[in-house]
Amino acid sequence: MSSSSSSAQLKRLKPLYQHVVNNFLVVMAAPLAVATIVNAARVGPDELLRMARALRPVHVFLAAFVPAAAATLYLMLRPRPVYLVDYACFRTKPNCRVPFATFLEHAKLVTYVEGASIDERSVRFMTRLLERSGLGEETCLPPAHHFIPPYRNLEASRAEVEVVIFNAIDDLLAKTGISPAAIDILVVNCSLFAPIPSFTDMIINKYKMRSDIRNVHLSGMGCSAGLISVGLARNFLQVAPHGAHALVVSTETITPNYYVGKERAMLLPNCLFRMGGAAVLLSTSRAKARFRLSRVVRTLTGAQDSAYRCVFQEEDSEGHRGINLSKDLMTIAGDSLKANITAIGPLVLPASEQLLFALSFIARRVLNRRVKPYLPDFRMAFEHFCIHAGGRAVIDELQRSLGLSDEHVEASRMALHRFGNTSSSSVWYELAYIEAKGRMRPGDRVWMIGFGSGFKCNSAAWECISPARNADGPWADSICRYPVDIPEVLKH
Ligand SMILES: CC(C)(COP(=O)(O)OP(=O)(O)OC[C@H]1O[C@@H](n2cnc3c(N)ncnc32)[C@H](O)[C@@H]1OP(=O)(O)O)[C@@H](O)C(=O)NCCC(=O)NCCSC(=O)CC(=O)O
Repeated sequence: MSSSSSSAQLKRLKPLYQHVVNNFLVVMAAPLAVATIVNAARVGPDELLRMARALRPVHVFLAAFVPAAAATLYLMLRPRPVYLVDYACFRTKPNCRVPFATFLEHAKLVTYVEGASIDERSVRFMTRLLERSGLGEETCLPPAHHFIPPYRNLEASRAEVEVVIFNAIDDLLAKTGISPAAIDILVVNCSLFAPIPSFTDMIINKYKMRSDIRNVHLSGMGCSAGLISVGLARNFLQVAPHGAHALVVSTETITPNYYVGKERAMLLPNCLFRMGGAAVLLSTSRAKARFRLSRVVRTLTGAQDSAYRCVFQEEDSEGHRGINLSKDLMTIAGDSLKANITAIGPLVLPASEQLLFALSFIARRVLNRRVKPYLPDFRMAFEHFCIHAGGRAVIDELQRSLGLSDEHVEASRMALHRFGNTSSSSVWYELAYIEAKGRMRPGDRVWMIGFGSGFKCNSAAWECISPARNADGPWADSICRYPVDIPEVLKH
């Protein structure tokens, strides 16, 4: 028999295998139940009654009490479920739009600015990067970056923060009808800008929130910090009164980070990072909830120097500050993804995939690594994937590593095209895309995967309770034009 026909046969048998393994308890319990019923019928009611009377009261008590006590303990000690009430993303403004031509013309003019080292070669390099980046013509930069030279001071940075996060929070409050006074926990993450007072203080001051609100600002934690914030908020909610509300705000402030040097690895962020932010409301109350948070799994590979240094804020040899994105980033992201799927796999995959993975692991140990490792099929665990839109190559790598179809990574590619790399908020723009397309159904499972400096790979798994009722949100004015075709290299 040829190998192709035997693999086709194996493919045909896979659904049967999955059905048996994933319903193992039912498959085992059904014959046992039938045998018990047949036996009971054979013995007859009188004999059954006699046997029941022969039981000692202490046995009857133990048989009832032990399971009841175990169930009560389980219910008391299990973590409280946490729900996503709703989320809102910053809606970009047309006056902040940077078509490629505008971006490059602006960069050319910056070459004449006193003190800047960026030159004609840097602009040509950025042109090549933009053509390959997967970004579209409607991404937005903060107003301060439209000036020549771009403003990078505190006032301009604060102005960007206010435009982005207040817009997202206003939308969220309007959508959910919740009053700012009802918010008990506030977690904000922004990697590159950490002013005093912090973002949480800005929000508390603007919305006149309560004085006993628990609040945390995470900085320097990279693009995967949004999911760390979700995990932190979930932990706070475990010890807050039932029904408490946590507001999570994820953003990146790019105003202070326009790089004016000519180090290629530091010019890359100028081309990729764009304005964006998201506000997310979590609660332990299921009332009005749209998603249930099933898992948050964080993995970190920062103990290795190459992983630690691969996204690095530094000054170049001429003293210009920027973010250095290493060419090794894709390899490091691949390794950290492996660590993350090894941790989340057992928590979310069906038994059939876990068994195949375990068997391939054992076979590799026994047969001296001659067996290809089995890549679990995560499409069995999730209907939707929100992969951090870090860059075209990041999405390509994830699609390849996880064996996903073009449709599975469509939300990531389209979010990159429409909004650029919006750092930790990108996964929320992707969720909004899936909902705006009307593809979310109750019961659907969503996997958010974030990558970022450190190097970190963090995951959150959600289950949909109630999909969005309309396409209102960051995609409202553009969803009808998507998906668009994204060529490897833009043709002029
Ligand atoms: C930059 C790309 C769009 C380039 O596209 P291609 O792969 O088609 O092209 P390519 O690899 O030939 O690269 C084009 C040219 O850019 C150069 N080049 C590419 N990456 C570079 C880097 N990191 N440093 C210096 N140069 C680089 C190549 O050498 C080549 O130049 P030459 O032709 O002269 O050799 C892509 O590689 C990409 O999406 N990379 C991932 C971007 C990334 O790191 N994202 C994560 C951001 S961090 C983040 O999101 C998280 C966080 O901040 O925490």
